[in-house]
Amino acid sequence: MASIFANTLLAAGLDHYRDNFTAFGIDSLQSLTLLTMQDYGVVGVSSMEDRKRLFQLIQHLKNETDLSNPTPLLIPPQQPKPQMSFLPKPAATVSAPLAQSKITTSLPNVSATTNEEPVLQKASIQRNVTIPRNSTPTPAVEDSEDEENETVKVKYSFSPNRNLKGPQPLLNVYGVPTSIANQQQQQTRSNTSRVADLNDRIRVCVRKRPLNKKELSASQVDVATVLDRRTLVVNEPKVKVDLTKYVEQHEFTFDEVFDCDANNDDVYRRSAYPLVEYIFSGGKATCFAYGQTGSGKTHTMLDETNGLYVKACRDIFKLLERPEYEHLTAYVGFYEIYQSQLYDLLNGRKRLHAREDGKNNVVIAGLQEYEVNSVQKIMDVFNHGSNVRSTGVTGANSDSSRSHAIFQVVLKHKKSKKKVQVEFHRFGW
Ligand SMILES: Nc1ncnc2c1ncn2[C@@H]1O[C@H](COP(=O)(O)OP(=O)(O)OP(=O)(O)O)[C@@H](O)[C@H]1O
Repeated sequence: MASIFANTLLAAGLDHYRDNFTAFGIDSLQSLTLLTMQDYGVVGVSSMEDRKRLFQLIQHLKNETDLSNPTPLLIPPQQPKPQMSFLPKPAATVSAPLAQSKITTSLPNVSATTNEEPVLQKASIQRNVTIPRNSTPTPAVEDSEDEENETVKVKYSFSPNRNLKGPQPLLNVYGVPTSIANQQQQQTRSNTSRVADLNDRIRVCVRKRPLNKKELSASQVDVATVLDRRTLVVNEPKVKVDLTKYVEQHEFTFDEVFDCDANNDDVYRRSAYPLVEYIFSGGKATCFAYGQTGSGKTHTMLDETNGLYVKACRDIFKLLERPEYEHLTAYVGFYEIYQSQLYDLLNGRKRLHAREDGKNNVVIAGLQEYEVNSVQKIMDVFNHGSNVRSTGVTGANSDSSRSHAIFQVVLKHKKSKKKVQVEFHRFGW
């Protein structure tokens, strides 16, 4: 007789991963609930739909009181495997104000119960950014002043706007009415120590960079503290009218917060990687990094061996090697926006123009796209473009990139030339 573990996976449409789970010692519902989203790729769950199912299943199991006798789950209708459909999908872009710098991405929200088109979701990541005090988010909660330790707390939330998701299905994949599922999801979200959903349409993340030598030698103080994987506190020294000193604590909630010890790989896995998978299902995605000068945008996005662009390209070529994607070819374009003008970095800095086509899509007229068939080729093209970018010196960065750079990877159908694309923006001021 099949075990409860096997039956549960079967009901959730994840039975084909049972051997993978078992190979990693995950052979019970209890052990399944210990999986984090970072582990999904490790155990071989890579398609967005399956990752979403697994996430929902684990959330469902976490709400169960008795895992030896879980509530029976409705079997979700079998979804056709996402193909490279090239149907036009809404573009996903991300943005947010940074205390040091940010990144953004987009993912599909696949409804398992209807024939609706999968709805694109957006996500964003931030790097080491200092959040401007007059920035968009308004304080969600203002705590009363604590007279004892002279600390005032103000909370801000950067949670994505769920309304962006478009029409909601009446039932979710487990047959739970959406209103109840949403309540459960909100309860989950209220606990900021839990991981955020990689499937959100827009994700805003922050990466904190360590103090650099110049800041250390000037005895500057680190005012940003990472509380947990979703919460960052900025301590702002202030003085009252009676000259009493106090600290105002601004607490920000993001989809992901990366502390100084996070490396580019950690950031990539939790931000850009889901986008790579998404474009192979026909979607269009944008990963957007921004922050003030010296905050670490170039370090995160453009590092020649370890940047998010390079990591994404490596994964794109790995996927292109699969037989199911042999009908696709990758092309790259690389341009910058400098002083409101567009320049093609792969074509002698030729001036480009942004135009709108008949379907209101922005098209970069004249942009040269180069076919690339290996990671090495893409690196060569990338290095060539990087060398001709506009740079300068700012007070905070002696090698400052003074422009908004866009590295674009387009997958085209070899015959029809229809395309999907992923864009990486590095944008600072
Ligand atoms: N997370 C980090 N860990 C270690 N060093 C970092 C980190 N982030 C940035 N740095 C270092 O800080 C310096 C400035 O970073 P970077 O050039 O990436 O900033 P930027 O945001 O691109 O600035 P600009 O807008 O002026 O081009 C670099 O020397 C970089 O190596």
